[in-house]
Amino acid sequence: MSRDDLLRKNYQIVSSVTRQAMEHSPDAILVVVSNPLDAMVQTALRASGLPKARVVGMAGVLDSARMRAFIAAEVNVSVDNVHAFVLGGHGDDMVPLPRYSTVAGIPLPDFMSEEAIARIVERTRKGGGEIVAYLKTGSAYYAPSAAIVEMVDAILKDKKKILPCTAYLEGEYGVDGLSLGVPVKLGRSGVEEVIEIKLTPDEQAALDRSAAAVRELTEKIGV
Ligand SMILES: NC(=O)C1=CN([C@@H]2O[C@H](COP(=O)(O)OP(=O)(O)OC[C@H]3O[C@@H](n4cnc5c(N)ncnc54)[C@H](O)[C@@H]3O)[C@@H](O)[C@H]2O)C=CC1
Ligand SMILES: CC(=O)C(=O)O
Repeated sequence: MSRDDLLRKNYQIVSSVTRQAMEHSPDAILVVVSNPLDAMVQTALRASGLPKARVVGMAGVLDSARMRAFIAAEVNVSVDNVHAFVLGGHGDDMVPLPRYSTVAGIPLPDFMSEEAIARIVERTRKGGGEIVAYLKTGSAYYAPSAAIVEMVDAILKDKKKILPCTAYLEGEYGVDGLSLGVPVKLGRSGVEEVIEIKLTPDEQAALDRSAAAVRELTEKIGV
C-alpha cells in the first residue's frame, strides 16, 4: 500500500469512527493517535464538528520521550534529568529543538557536541521507523500508550499540564488553519492554550517546512 493509499484509507476509517463516536458522546474530547497523525487530527476535527479545543493529537509526548531517552543514554545520566522539546508534524520533518532541551536545566548545546546533537535529532525523527524495523509486523505500543495516558490524565485531572501535542492552529507560529505539533496546556476543557515560544529564523524555517508537509496531506484529503 502506498503512502497515499494509506492516507486515504485511514481518512475513511478515522472519519467514520469519529462520526460514530459523536453519535454516542457528543461532548467528548478526542485524543487522536492514528497516522499520518497531524492529518488525522484534522480529519477528526472536521468529521466531529467539535470545537478545536476538544480535538488533540498524540505524537509530541512520544517523540520528546524518545529524544529524552536518547539524550540520557548519550550522556549517561538519569532520564529524569532530561527535558526534551519537539515541535511540528509527526514525520520525518518534525522539529526537535536542542536549544529548548536541557540536562538538569543546562541547555543541550552547552552540554553536548554539535555532532552528538545532530545524531540525536536524526534518531528522534526516525524513532517510529526504528521500532517498526525491530517489530517487523507492527508499530510501537508501550511508549505510545504511556504518552496517551499522560495526556488523558492531564485532561481528566484538569492538571493544566504543558505538553507537546497536535492542535489546530489559527495564526500561532505563523500557521493558519492547520493541525500541527506545538506545546499546549491540557486541562479539563482539552487544549486550553497554545504556548508560543520564540524561534530562531532556522527553527521557524524548519517548522514552516514541517507545516508544508502536513498541509500537502490535508489538501490531498480535503480536510
Ligand atoms: N501517534 C503516534 O505516535 C503513533 C501512532 N500510531 C498509529 O496508530 C494506529 C494504530 O496502530 P496499532 O494500534 O499499532 O495498529 P493495530 O493494527 O494493532 O490496530 C489497528 C486496529 O484498528 C482496527 N481497524 C481496522 N480497520 C478498522 C475500521 N474500518 N474501523 C474500525 N477499526 C478498524 C483493527 O481491527 C485493529 O484493532 C496506526 O495508524 C499507527 O500508525 C501507532 C503508534 C504511535
Ligand atoms: C508509529 C509511530 O507513529 C511511532 O511509533 O512514532
